[in-house]
Amino acid sequence: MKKLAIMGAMVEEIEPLLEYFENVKLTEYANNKYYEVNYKGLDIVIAYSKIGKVFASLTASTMIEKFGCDTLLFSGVAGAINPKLKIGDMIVANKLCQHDLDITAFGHPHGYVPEGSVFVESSKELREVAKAVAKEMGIEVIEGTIATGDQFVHSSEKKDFIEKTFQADALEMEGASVAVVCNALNVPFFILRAISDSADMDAGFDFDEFLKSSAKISADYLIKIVDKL
Ligand SMILES: Nc1ncnc2c(CN3C[C@H](CCSCCOCCO)[C@@H](O)C3)c[nH]c12
Repeated sequence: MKKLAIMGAMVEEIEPLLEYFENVKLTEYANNKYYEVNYKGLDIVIAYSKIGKVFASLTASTMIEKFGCDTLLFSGVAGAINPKLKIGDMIVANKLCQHDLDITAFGHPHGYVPEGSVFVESSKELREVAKAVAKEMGIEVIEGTIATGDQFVHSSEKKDFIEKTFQADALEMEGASVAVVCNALNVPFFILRAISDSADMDAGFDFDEFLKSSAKISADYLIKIVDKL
């Protein structure tokens, strides 16, 4: 691995990560801030994309194409679908989909467009490292499907649609676009999320209350994985 990208969507998702680093170099590029550090001999670029699939695609592409990152880790929060996932629990994505991608009018399945695929798989190698770290730390991390869409989901109807259509375990707004970019550019990627809410009618209140604490849970685990890379 030449250079590691660590990405979040919101500033609150990368703030707990930046606390681990010193001598951070800031580069402003394409309406985004990129923080470069050398951590224990490893060159790392950290950035938050801003919310949603388009911003996330731009930042992931920039970290790879402009900054030369050849591995990408995402740390952030998510809404729970699987009832086993409680606030503060973590999920590692083994595959991701776009729940709001819809040309079903032409007979295609939800989440599919021609020459694309409904699901994109994350790096098995990176997931194996994460599993070993979770074992060492004595923490339980669920592996599952994450559904991504350009909406903050705060209704059981929408949540149920996503669950029934994709058998997703959690949902957010950036992971699947990072997956498509990394897959296309042949960069191994890993998506880690800690639950901040349950994507139902209370989602907005829970999100506000648990964003910071859940982002820190994800960040603290991610750094242990970085130490193992
Ligand atoms: N239920 C849910 N539905 C969809 N995504 C999520 C996520 C994951 N992240 C959090 C953030 C939510 C966007 S709105 C933030 C409020 O902004 C406040 C500033 O105005 C976006 O980057 C996706 C947690 N719970 C979710």
